[in-house]
Amino acid sequence: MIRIEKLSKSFETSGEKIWALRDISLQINEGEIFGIIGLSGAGKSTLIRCINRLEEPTSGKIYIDGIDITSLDKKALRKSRKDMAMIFQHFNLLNQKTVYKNVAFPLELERLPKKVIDDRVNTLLEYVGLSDKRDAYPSQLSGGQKQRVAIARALANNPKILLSDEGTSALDPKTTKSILELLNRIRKELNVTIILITHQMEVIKDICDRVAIIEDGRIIEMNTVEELFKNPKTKTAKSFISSLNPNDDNGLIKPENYDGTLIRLSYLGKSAKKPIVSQMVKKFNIHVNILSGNINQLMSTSAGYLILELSGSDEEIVNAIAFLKSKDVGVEVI
Ligand SMILES: Nc1ncnc2c1ncn2[C@@H]1O[C@H](COP(=O)(O)OP(=O)(O)OP(=O)(O)O)[C@@H](O)[C@H]1O
Repeated sequence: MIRIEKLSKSFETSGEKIWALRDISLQINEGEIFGIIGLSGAGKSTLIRCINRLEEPTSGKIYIDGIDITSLDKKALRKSRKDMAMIFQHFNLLNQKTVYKNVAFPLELERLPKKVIDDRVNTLLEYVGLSDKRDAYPSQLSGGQKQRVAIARALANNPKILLSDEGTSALDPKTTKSILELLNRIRKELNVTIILITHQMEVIKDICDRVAIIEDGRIIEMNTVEELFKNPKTKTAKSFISSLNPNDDNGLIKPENYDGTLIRLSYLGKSAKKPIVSQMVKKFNIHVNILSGNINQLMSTSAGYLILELSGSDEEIVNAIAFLKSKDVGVEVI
């Protein structure tokens, strides 16, 4: 389990102080896939680099399984880093070495016997589906294959935690999905905790259990992915979600352009299956006009919204809204 308490990090550049992280506190559970999303410059890389202490925090604490890693000396840090591996946007493979040698590299640093290394590398290459590429060089691989090599190398020392710094950002959507599936398998089968930073909401939607949104060095929203999709609170969260469905007119629908009352319903998979809108129409003397809606498939459920225009007497509309609120859906009058 990872616990971050009041973490701050500043950089001094030409006499000017920049706060890259401000008072970050969060907890990540074992076996969880935790996403950190933010726009460029928000502080994502700095946060992930503080977790493995590639950056020294200015203040605050980071506990991993109860051990404060911010106070470890070099030797203890080296040991604790073995439990943590990282993958990168541009893969960071050793271009002069074959796939086999890239994966063997961290094991050779451990001075393990050749036979042990050989068995481990072969197992890892099979795990990531690249046994047939063992003698190829990185330049002969596709982006997705390169990231699979990087993942195999990251797993070599059986880490407990895998950090992904924009690990799918350089890949096309189909390859991104296949890498995310591999990461999910790693979490399920090897119980590795995965922290991934990304600027792509697609990644959060497809694979994360929980997510923190970071802006200007601060966490502005943190929730399960389901709750975030169902009920995003900040403008940034809403705009990340609508970036998934660029054709949505959500946000462009203005109440002043309509005679009726506009409401936004948000719901998760199980409540989406209930015919509450038709129940409402039957129960109350109102007319309903559907203005916009969509559904996003998340890892374990789906989340969607509907924007409705309700027309009728004020009393009937108030009662209809109260009826909706009594059901398992979010209701917001726009
Ligand atoms: N070594 C450094 N020296 C000075 N400023 C830095 C350094 N590293 C990061 N920063 C600053 O800290 C802030 C956060 O940067 P960071 O790289 O963590 O953001 P990010 O969210 O990862 O952005 P991107 O998605 O573009 O990589 C930025 O203002 C950046 O300019």
